[in-house]
Amino acid sequence: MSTIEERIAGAETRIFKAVFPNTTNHYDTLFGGTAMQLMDEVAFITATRFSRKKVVTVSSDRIDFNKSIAGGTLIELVGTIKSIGNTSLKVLVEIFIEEMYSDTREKAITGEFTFVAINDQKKPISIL
Ligand SMILES: CC(=O)SCCNC(=O)CCNC(=O)[C@H](O)C(C)(C)COP(=O)(O)OP(=O)(O)OC[C@H]1O[C@@H](n2cnc3c(N)ncnc32)[C@H](O)[C@@H]1OP(=O)(O)O
Repeated sequence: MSTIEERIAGAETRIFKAVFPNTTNHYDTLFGGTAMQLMDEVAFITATRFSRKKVVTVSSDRIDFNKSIAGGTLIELVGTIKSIGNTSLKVLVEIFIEEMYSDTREKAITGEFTFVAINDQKKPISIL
């Protein structure tokens, strides 16, 4: 039986994407709505891998777009369990930009998402 700390560490989820033209806007940067969709997805996977229960997004907290993400770069999304409640938990999601042809890497976007564990009747149940 693993400890909470081991479950938190084991749930950390990383997804890489190439910023191809079908994900960019007319400024040739990653469309913000696409970024938020990817963030919700990695947060969902993180919450599911932690709890191994059905979870739904109940809230997305502040999302900071600190740097624009140019087309033709790579991005890494990292989901980390930030806190655990009774039926809910919070996931921190960070997006890092990596240039394709150098080792340059920087953080671009951060946000938090709250998930609630639910049963087959869609009612909240213990997250643990
Ligand atoms: C993966 C997906 O695509 S999911 C699709 C999008 N999401 C949805 O459709 C979810 C729709 N929402 C719902 O079904 C309901 O609101 C539920 C089941 C999530 C929660 O039901 P509620 O009756 O509001 O739950 P309740 O008030 O008991 O709160 C449950 C937990 O959520 C937390 N919570 C509720 N609302 C919020 C909120 N706006 N922000 C943060 N936490 C919240 C509560 O603090 C509580 O946490 P705790 O048990 O850890 O202390």
